[in-house]
Amino acid sequence: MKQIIVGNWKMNGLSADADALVDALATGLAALPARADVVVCPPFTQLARLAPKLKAAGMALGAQDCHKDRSGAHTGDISAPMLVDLGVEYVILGHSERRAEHGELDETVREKAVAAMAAGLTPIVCVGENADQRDSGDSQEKVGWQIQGSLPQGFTGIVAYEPVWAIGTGQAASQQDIADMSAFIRAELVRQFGEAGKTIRILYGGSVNERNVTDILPVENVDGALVGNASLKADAFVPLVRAARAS
Ligand SMILES: O=C(CO)COP(=O)(O)O
Repeated sequence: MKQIIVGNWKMNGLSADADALVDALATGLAALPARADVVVCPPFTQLARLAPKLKAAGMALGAQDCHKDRSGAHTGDISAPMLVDLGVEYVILGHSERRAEHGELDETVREKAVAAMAAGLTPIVCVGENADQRDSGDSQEKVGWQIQGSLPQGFTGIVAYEPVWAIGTGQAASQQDIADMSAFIRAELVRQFGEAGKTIRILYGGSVNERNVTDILPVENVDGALVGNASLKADAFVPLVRAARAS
């Protein structure tokens, strides 16, 4: 399966930086003859201005969250149809930073995934254990519960395995840990969704960089990467796309 590299800019990017970064990405990617799928997820405030630039360069646009309802009295929130209206195709849901900072539960994430799919977006649902759960040997149990709780029936999106302790620490999970967890996630997806579970892409995220990407992307059941810090500079991000499977 063709791999997909997703850049999660998180709460970074004013207009001038965002334009410069996308221009540099477009130049860097144009030099690659065939390449993996690329999705850029800037903050909400940059979606509209970046949509045409990304499209022209063959990259897809993603958002970092959406509300479960289509519209209504939800001050400060953004709905899935509003994202589609701007040309957004993907939405990250249940990132550990949202689970921690906004109290999002598996059920919240599941409702958002339903809304995203209904609007025609591809949800990228994040799961992953924290350091305590890892230390007590509960990583698979935790991720298993998150998958059961966060993915709705008929899920057609992407699952991103992001161990919380690996995010922004420079300490990616080991190749073996990624292989074990990705195989576990694949088995869970097949258990939950049957044959369709084999076609759901599984991403790894957590301190992916130019040096470790060549260990991570060839791992069985890893269909791409969800990238934070290294998505904020073209010379860090383009090599990740170069390392990914193009067919
Ligand atoms: O949280 C992440 C992507 O969603 C990973 O962030 P880093 O790549 O900065 O560790």
